[in-house]
Amino acid sequence: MKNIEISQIAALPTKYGTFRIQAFKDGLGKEHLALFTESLPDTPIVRVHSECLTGDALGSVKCDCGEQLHFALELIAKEGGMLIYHRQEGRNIGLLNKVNAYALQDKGYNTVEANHQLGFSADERTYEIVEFILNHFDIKKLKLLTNNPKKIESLGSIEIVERLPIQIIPNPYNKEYLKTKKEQLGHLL
Ligand SMILES: Nc1nc2c(ncn2[C@@H]2O[C@H](COP(=O)(O)OP(=O)(O)OP(=O)(O)O)[C@@H](O)[C@H]2O)c(=O)[nH]1
Ligand SMILES: [Zn+2]
Repeated sequence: MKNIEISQIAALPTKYGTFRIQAFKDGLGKEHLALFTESLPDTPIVRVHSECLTGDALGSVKCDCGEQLHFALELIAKEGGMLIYHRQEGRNIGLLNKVNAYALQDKGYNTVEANHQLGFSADERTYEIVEFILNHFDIKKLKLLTNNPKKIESLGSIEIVERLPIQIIPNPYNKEYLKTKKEQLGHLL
């Protein structure tokens, strides 16, 4: 990847513990983050968390993102590892399109159908920047915290020694969403 701007490393005290933080600005101007523990095990736990402003910051329970983020940060703070905050909101259709997809979901379309209605594929994410960040830290093997087999495939240049599940308890608002992820997107739920 070309033209990646990389910040200094700073301390980020959080309610989970103190992480180190470093930012990576890609060629499109998107700013991604790596949050990592002071000591990184040989085979660290890594979570690639896709941005979800509604779930991560606004307490939305329409998806599982917020709870997954908290689970991941807690585990990584305890065991050592890295969370990559991947700024590809709405599976990379962006926030405005995600809200339009939510409006279609209000009319009965599921998460995949709503993306298709808007002219997108079910998942528009790409992972070059994630590989770049892992290479930057010289992480060649890791334990990936995910339920999504596609994410494992997408990190082709990195050895995924183990997949660690990241499952949350469904609520009435995200039950259908999780069902669609399992049945149509192949998530291991
Ligand atoms: N387009 C679209 N994106 C959504 C919707 N709900 C959540 N997202 C986005 O989906 C992304 C998270 O992807 P998920 O499919 O929930 O999970 P994943 O990251 O593929 O898999 P895990 O690693 O197991 O969490 C975030 O970027 C969310 O903003 C939706 O209904 N439509
Ligand atoms: Zn979400």
